Amino acid sequence: MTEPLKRTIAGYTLHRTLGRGNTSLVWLATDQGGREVALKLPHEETLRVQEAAERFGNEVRLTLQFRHPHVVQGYAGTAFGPGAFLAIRYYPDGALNEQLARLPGRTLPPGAAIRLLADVASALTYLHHLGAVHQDLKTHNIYVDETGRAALGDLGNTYFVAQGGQISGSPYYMAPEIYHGESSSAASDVYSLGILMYELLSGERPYQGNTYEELMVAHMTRFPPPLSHLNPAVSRAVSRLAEQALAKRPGERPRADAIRRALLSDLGETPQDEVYEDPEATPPTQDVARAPLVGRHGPVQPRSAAPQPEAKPEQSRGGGWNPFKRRK
Ligand SMILES: Nc1ncnc2c1ncn2[C@@H]1O[C@H](COP(=O)(O)OP(=O)(O)OP(=O)(O)O)[C@@H](O)[C@H]1O
Repeated sequence: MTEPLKRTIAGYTLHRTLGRGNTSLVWLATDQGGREVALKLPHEETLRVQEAAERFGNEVRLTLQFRHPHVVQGYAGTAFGPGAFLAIRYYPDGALNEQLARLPGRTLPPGAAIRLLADVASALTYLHHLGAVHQDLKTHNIYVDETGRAALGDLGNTYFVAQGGQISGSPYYMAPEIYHGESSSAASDVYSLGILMYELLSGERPYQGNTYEELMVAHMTRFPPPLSHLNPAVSRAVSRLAEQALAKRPGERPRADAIRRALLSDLGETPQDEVYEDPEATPPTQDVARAPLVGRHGPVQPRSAAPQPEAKPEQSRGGGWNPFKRRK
């Protein structure tokens, strides 16, 4: 395969592509200090289509704003325009879905899985503390370092609840209320975390379907067997929490922090309260701090009564059913 044409971003040397997503092409690059980074460059089409450009700009702004050990660290970026880019921490093993695909049976040892889940629950606890929702929790958006610690990335669909935002999600992970057309919330992120708990601890996502409708029916009407039945190594406490995270009603789900604490206890640790650095205290690099408030960070937009159903348009376009693909 021939390498795509290298764009020039001042201050970076581009080496090879790491991967291609719907929004951007990701390069392994080195910055002026010789540090390896993953450099996300939006596709030309992303820059041409307003909604896609805003989503990339959103990812740049929030990645540089948020500071948490389990949120992928942003180093520098430009949110909008032909020079748009985002430099983030480089993970040599790629995204978790790619790592899992290389493992026999796609499963991690239970202790390693619990550790990753505790890290992701910690990242969600932080986002929810800030009043934000991630909306697209899935293995594709989790990165694991060489010490086995996880960070949540891809904040393109993340928004502050008080400011409103477009509802999004990936069908395998989407909560029943999102299928109903309701708003996403901290509780819908917790539901996605429940799916991830099943996926990492049993080796299978709990709900399957060959079409959007089949998957929707599964999420709305079915209940998976207890996780501890699927994998006897899983404690009853963790198994119970995973079931509660998949409660059909958002109000019946535990908070991400309760899941974080239970997972850490399961690892034999004493969970501490999370202490946060003020995300506004450290100004982000380059121009993003002063970028105009546009898109989903503009003035509060009243939500439409019926948010657009996610992912369904992908299917109706006839472009092949992809239960991982969120709405573009
Ligand atoms: N920080 C990173 N370190 C290593 N590889 C990365 C990193 N970020 C992205 N990649 C690689 O690039 C691929 C595409 O990244 P990503 O999915 O974030 O693209 P995107 O276009 O921004 O997202 P989306 O498809 O959700 O719009 C990933 O699947 C992964 O292989």
